[in-house]
Amino acid sequence: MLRASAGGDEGLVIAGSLTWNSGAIHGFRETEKSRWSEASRAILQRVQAAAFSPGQTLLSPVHVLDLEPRGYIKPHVDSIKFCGATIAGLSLLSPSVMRLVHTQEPGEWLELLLEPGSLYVLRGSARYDFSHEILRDEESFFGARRVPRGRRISVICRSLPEGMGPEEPGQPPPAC
Ligand SMILES: O=C(O)CCC(=O)C(=O)O
Ligand SMILES: [Fe+2]
Repeated sequence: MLRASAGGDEGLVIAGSLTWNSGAIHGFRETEKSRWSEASRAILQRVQAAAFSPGQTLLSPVHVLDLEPRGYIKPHVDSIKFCGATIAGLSLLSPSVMRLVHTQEPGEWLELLLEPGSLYVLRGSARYDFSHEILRDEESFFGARRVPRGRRISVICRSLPEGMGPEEPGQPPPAC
């Protein structure tokens, strides 16, 4: 993992990965962000209220993923070792298509059109029984509608794996 200083305690990753499953992600850079402006904090609080139950503790800092126009995310299920029951992603800039495919029944699938400013929440079966992926530009269709891909930034909040306290030593990387 290479880090370039972006000021303060935040690292801007220019190559390599922060996350266990970054092998699934192509054409990206990412960072973990713990300091936000007041306006951004208000938005993150709305995300938390909408996507998480009051009993859930969130992984901190928040994972920010910057996908270039040709970047994409291959199908994967976030590790249960490092990531709890809920994943919530705010999509910014370019629209994109997220496909969910049942890991045991590949004929069971659905696609989500992620408009800029939209929030998706993966929990329950969607979290554990379906892989998720972001389609590459050539395959980026929502039904018959072409969804051209530009640069996409996602802000991803995750709950802690069950049984893991926020201050527990040896905790996992903040993003999974
Ligand atoms: O960019 C997104 O919305 C999803 C990213 C993702 O699947 C991951 O980092 O595990
Ligand atoms: Fe993921």
